[in-house]
Amino acid sequence: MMQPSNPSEETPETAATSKTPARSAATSAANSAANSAAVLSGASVGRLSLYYRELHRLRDSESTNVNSQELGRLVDVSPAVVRRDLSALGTIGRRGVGYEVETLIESIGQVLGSGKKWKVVLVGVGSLGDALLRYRGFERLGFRLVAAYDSDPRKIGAVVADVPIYDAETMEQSLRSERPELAILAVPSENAIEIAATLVRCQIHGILNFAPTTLKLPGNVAVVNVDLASELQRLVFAVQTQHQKT
Ligand SMILES: NC(=O)c1ccc[n+]([C@@H]2O[C@H](COP(=O)([O-])OP(=O)(O)OC[C@H]3O[C@@H](n4cnc5c(N)ncnc54)[C@H](O)[C@@H]3O)[C@@H](O)[C@H]2O)c1
Repeated sequence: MMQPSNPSEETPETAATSKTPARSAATSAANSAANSAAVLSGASVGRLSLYYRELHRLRDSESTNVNSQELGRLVDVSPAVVRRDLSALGTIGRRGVGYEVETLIESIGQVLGSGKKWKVVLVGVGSLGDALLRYRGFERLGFRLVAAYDSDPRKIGAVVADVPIYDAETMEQSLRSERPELAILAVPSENAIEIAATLVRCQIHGILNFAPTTLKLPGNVAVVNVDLASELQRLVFAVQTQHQKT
């Protein structure tokens, strides 16, 4: 897996970490990463998430080290961008060795909040919600789906992929006792605003919103909107731009 490493991966700080065992290097890198999280751009955070995915693959294939060239190739960005993103978490690359996979997983995981377990609820078990409940990839990243809510009596009481579906009418009460941090919103857009308001009252910290509507929420509640239709439009734009070039 290893390519010749880039000299700029070595810094005085890395020389110090290079002499420490992987675990403690990982811990100090993770602390440094946590301190740097506030200054990362949205684009860097998106790339960190991709590095994180690829680093797990590398670990699964028993690679212990990776350099910026290799990691960049895996996520299709330049080695310079990789080095810049990773240096924002603390300088942890080493000349001739690159980065320790384990150390990067810990430090990126710290920034992305994957070092802790997050309790997640899902609202709206339609075709999208059902697929999300069945997706096995959340658990590994620290997201535990604890409950789902729906207003359809035919769905209430069912269990999908070990997650019980409760009556949406009881959501407010049960969220106040369960206290999940995150919610996934997969209801029709006309109901999304009202449900989001309920989630805010229940002191949810963040909402992953699939409904094609803009949620105006207080500043202390984070929202990420997922819109596959607009991603397709972006794709079409990219395809058209490519065609104009050729
Ligand atoms: N972001 C994306 O990329 C993307 C892709 C597909 C769908 N969507 C959106 O996601 C949402 C769900 O899509 P779908 O195809 O699963 O729809 P769906 O109609 O299959 O499912 C919606 C579910 O929400 C439930 N529901 C309705 N009102 C509710 C309420 N007040 N409380 C609790 N549950 C309620 C319904 O009973 C149903 O089970 C829609 O807003 C859709 O536009 C987004």
